[in-house]
Amino acid sequence: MASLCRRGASAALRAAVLESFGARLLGLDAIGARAASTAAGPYKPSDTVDVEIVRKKGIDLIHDPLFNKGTAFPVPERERLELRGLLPKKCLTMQGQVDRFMEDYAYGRTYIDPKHVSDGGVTPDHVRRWKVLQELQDRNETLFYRILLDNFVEMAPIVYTPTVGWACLNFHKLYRRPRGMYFCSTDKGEMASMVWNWPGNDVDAIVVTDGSRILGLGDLGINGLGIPIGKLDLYVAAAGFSPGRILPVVVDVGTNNRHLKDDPLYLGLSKERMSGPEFYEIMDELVKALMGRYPQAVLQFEDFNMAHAAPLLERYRDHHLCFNDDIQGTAATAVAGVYGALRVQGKSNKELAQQRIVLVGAGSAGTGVARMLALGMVKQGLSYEEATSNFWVLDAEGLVTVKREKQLSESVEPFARKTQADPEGEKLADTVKRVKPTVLIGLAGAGKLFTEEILVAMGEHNERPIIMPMSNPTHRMECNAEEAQKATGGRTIFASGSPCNDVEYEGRVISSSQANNLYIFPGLALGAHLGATRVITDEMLMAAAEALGDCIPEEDLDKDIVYPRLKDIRYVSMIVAKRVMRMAYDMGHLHSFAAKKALEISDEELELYVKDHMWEPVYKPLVNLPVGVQE
Ligand SMILES: NC(=O)c1ccc[n+]([C@@H]2O[C@H](COP(=O)([O-])OP(=O)(O)OC[C@H]3O[C@@H](n4cnc5c(N)ncnc54)[C@H](O)[C@@H]3O)[C@@H](O)[C@H]2O)c1
Ligand SMILES: O=C(O)C[C@H](O)C(=O)O
Ligand SMILES: [Mg+2]
Repeated sequence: MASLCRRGASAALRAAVLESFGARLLGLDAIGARAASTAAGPYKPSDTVDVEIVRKKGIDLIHDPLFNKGTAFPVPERERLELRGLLPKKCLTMQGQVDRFMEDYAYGRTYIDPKHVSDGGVTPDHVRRWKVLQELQDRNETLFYRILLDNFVEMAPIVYTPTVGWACLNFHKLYRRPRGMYFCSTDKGEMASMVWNWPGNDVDAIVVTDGSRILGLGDLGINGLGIPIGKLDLYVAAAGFSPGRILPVVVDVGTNNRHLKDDPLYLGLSKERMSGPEFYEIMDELVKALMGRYPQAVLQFEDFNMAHAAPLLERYRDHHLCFNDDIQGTAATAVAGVYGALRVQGKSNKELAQQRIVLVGAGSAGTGVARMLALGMVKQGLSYEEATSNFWVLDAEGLVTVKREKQLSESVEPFARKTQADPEGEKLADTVKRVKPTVLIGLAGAGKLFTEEILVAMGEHNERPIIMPMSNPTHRMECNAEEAQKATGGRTIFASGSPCNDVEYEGRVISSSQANNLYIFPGLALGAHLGATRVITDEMLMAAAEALGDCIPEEDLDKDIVYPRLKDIRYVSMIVAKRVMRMAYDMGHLHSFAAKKALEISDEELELYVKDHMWEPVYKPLVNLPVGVQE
C-alpha cells in the first residue's frame, strides 16, 4: 500500500491518509480488507509500506541530498530510476552506511601508512588538501578548475600522483558523491543501454581502468576509479577539455586483492578477477557501448595489468580513437626526457643511438618505453635490431635473455639479450657494473631498486649519468633525487615519476624533473580529438615526444631541467596537440575539416585553432532553455 505523502509530512498525517485512502486504493471496503488478510493474520495499517514521490531520476537524483541514498539505492530502484552504472555494484544497507560514517566520525580517514610518507610522499596535509579540493569540485567545477589551473604546480600532486594513490587505497572508505560510471561483469548484455544513464550527450574523452594495476600499488579493484578521475582532472586543467564532456569509467571484473575482498566496506564484486575470453567479452561489450554512444571521444586505457594492457591496445587501436597511457603516453614521455637529458649534456637527438640503456621493469610501461626509445634510435639511423641491442631489460627475475625458460611476452621478446656475455637472470647491480649504461630507467613499481651501490656505479662510469626512477607513487620510486645526487657527487641528470624536490648539494641547488605521462596524455588526446584522427599511431606519439622535448627553454636546460615547467602545462599541451595534428595530417589521418584548414594556413593559425578550443574556467552568463526549445 502506498502513502501519497511527501517528505516532511507528519506521522499522524500519514496515518490519516492511509486510513482514508488505503482500502479504497485496493478497491476493498473495511470488511473486505479484513477478510482478504485473514490468511496472513489481521490487517495492520501501520505495517504498510511508505513511499516518497520524487520527480528526479539518474544523476539529478543522486545529486539531490533530500532523496539521495548513495550506495544504499536497492537494485530495483536503480533500475527504475535510471541509476544503473552511476553507482558501484554493491548495495549497502543504511546500517552499513552508518557504520562507515561513524568510523570516519570517530577516527577520521587520514590514516596513512608511514612508508607512504617517505621521501616527501603523501602526508596528512596532502590528504587534508585533497579533501578540500574534492569538496570544491563537488560544489563548483568552474571554480575548482580555475584554482587548479592557477596553482597547477602546487595542486597537481594533490589531485593527481602521488596523493591520488592514497585516495585509491582508501576509495571504499571515502566514498562520496559519485563521479563517473561503474560497469560490472554482471552487467553483461546491459551495457549499451546503461551508458545512456550518463547525463551528457557529448563526451570528448573517456578514461577507463579495471583497477588491476593502480600506479605501483597493485590490484585495487574498483577503488581504481580514482585514477581515471585524476587523469581527467588533468584533461581539463592541462588541455582544456570541458569538464561537462569527460567520463571516468571503471569496469568491475573482480579483484585479487584479498584485503579489499574481505572488507565489508569494499563496494566492488568480492570475487576473483576475471581473465581469458570472458574478460575480453566484457571489455568488447564495454568498448562498443562507450564508443557506440560517443564515437567521437578519445578512449584512454589506464592502469590495466600486464596480462591485458598490450592485448587490449592491439585489439582496439585500429578500430577506435584510443590509446594506452601507460604503454604509449609513458613511452613518449621517456623519449622526451632522454632527448632533454642529451641536450643538457650539449648533445643532439642524434646521440640517442649511442646510448646504452638499462631498464628495470619489463611490464606495460617498461616495454613501451624500450620500444619507443628503440624507434627513436631507428629515426637516428640504426636498424631496429641494432637499436634493441642497446638495451638491457630486467624484470622481477633479473636480466631478460633468450635463455629464459618461461615464454616471453611479445613486447619483451625483441629486448631479450642474445649474447653469451649476458647471463640470464643477472642482478641489476651486476648488469649496471658490467654494461656501464649511460641511462638507467626504473619502471618496476617495486620501491628502492636503485641502491647506493648501483647509483655510485652510474656515477663512476658517466660524467653526467641519466637516472630516471619513473615508478609511482613516491614510495614505489626506484630512488629519490637526494640519493641519486649524493651517490654521484651531484652529477646526475634526474627525472622521477612522482615529484621530487630539488636537492642542495655542496652549496649548489640541483634540479629534479618529473618524468610523468601527464606531459603527454592531455595534449595527445586534445590533438587526436580536435583533429578527429580516428586512430593514434606511433608516428603521432613520436611527434608528441619530440614536441615535448622542444618545449624546454634553453635557460632551463642550463639548470639540468629535462621537462618543461609544470606551470606552462597548457602551453605544452597546446604544442603537443598541434604537432600531433600535423603528423596526423601528414599520415592522412586528420579528418576534421576545420583543423585541416587552419593547419594549411599557417602554424600560428593552427595554434590559435587549438587555443580557441580549450575550455577556460570562467563564469559565463547562464541561459535557461524551456523544455523542447532547441539550442
Ligand atoms: N612515470 C610515469 O609516467 C609512469 C607511467 C606508467 C607507469 N608508471 C609506473 O611504472 C610502474 C610499472 O608499471 P607497469 O604498468 O609497467 O606495471 P607492470 O605490472 O605491467 O610491470 C611491472 C614490471 O616490473 C617487474 N618487477 C616487479 N618487481 C620487480 C623487481 N623487484 N625487480 C625488477 N623488476 C620487477 C615485473 O616483473 C614487470 O616486468 C608502476 O609503478 C607505475 O606507476 C609510471
Ligand atoms: O598515473 C601516473 O602518475 C602515471 C602513470 O600513469 C602510472 O600509472 O603511474
Ligand atoms: Mg597509469
